Amino acid sequence: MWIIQKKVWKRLDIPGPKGLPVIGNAFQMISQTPYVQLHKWSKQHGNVYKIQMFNEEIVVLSENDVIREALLEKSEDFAGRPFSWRMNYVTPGGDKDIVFRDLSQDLKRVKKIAHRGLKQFGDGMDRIAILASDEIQDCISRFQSHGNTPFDPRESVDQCITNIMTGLLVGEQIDKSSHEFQLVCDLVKSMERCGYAGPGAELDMFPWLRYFGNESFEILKEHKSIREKLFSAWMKRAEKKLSLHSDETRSVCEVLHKHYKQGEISRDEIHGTLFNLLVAGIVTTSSTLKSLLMILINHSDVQKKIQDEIDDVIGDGRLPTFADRHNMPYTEAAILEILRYSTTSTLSVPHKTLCDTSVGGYKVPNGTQVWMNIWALHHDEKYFDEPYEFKVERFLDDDGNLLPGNERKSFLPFGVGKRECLGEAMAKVRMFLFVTSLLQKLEIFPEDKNNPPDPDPIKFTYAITNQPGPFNIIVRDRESRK
Ligand code: HEM
Repeated sequence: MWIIQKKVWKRLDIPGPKGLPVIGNAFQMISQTPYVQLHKWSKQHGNVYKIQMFNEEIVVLSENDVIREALLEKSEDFAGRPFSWRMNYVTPGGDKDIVFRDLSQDLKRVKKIAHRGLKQFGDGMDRIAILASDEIQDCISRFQSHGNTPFDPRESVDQCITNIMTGLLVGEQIDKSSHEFQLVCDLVKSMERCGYAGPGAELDMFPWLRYFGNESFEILKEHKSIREKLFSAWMKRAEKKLSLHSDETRSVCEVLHKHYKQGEISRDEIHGTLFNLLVAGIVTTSSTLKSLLMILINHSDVQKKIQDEIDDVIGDGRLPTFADRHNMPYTEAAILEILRYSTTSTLSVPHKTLCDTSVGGYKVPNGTQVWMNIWALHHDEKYFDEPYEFKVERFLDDDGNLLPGNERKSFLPFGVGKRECLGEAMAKVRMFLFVTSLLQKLEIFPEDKNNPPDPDPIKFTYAITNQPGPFNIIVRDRESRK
């Protein structure tokens, strides 16, 4: 056993923390915050190091220069996705989706169609903004319905973002009290519960556990069966609607169906794309907004500055539009700062090399799994002074203007290069409209002003994304405005 262990460990000529025989560093990684442990190791072993998870060595990149080298300069080399038994089981057709598929002509084809599906909502995402507005107003009314009583806002935020996403996918709002809506929520929750770094990871190492009543496997099995029925029903509805309005597409499902009829996308690829858009499109955005609420109740000064900007630019006579962002640098900077501070996608999605290559001067052979520690990138003291403090001003210049993209160093909340996020523009529209619509109408407070919940993101819950655990807020209608 020791000889096998030794052989595996010596494969990559890259430094790394010592692990235990056979399991390597797996035990040290079982923590609520694996990205924090990985960040600590980077301080001891450098910005490129390796860890061992059982019989696999994984390269971890932890700093701006090396992450950009891999994702931008050598984008094609690092654009693969490692095999995961769990994801292969749960993904339609094994790997016929977008997120978990290697870079290939097929991936490019499906990504292009998915992009077209999202693009039909307007280059400036104007139709998304209209769809989002109704749902956000509904969420605000739910908040108001609690009067002066404290409540946990997380479920209402989840429901709001879920229904915006399903609205885009199927072209209509789903009744929140319906069985269909509950199924969508269950699908998303089961992926949060069994996402790649949390419980369920044991199935990647020991797939045979599924024969022994493994709880994660039972959840994934249920997920697959619900999803199959739900997506088949959505696609049937899309086909019917398309025939009614002479092939003019009005939803992502309709665009997918149109391309299916033209033989450009398979049924598994359609289900894979819907699966990705639903999960990635909901969990990430709602986690970021929940983190922002947590910050706002801890930083009344930030809340006040956003409200001042809303009063100056929008007033209270109309609803916010996405175009308002051009005149609201402070609000935009607050959204960027929450993406940095809480880092929704702490370890991004794992990458894999598609050829023999190198990074930071180290050789990395074909087929090596590579993790980008976005958390470490976003909390690097070299680029951010007091990185664990929430400071909106770091994204503003001396005149209060938003820092241009090329000056935002060590900041990649949506990734970059061949595998960059497909939904960045959409996420930004929804976050901007949510924050401005909410703070236009309401002030929000912690349940106990003298003892607000701890906003430290290291204490958040880490599933697929980093997000706060239970916390209560109190809302009050805003009174005096310009
Ligand atoms: C705050 C919101 C969001 C954040 C922070 C976020 C972040 C990310 C990150 C870090 C990646 C991985 C990049 C890489 O592999 O290097 C990613 C990929 C992806 N995201 Fe997002 N995302 C967000 C919202 C969305 C939305 C709204 C959608 C869909 C409508 C979406 C769809 C995707 C897809 C399909 C991929 C896979 C791309 C590929 O593998 O080629 N994301 N996202």
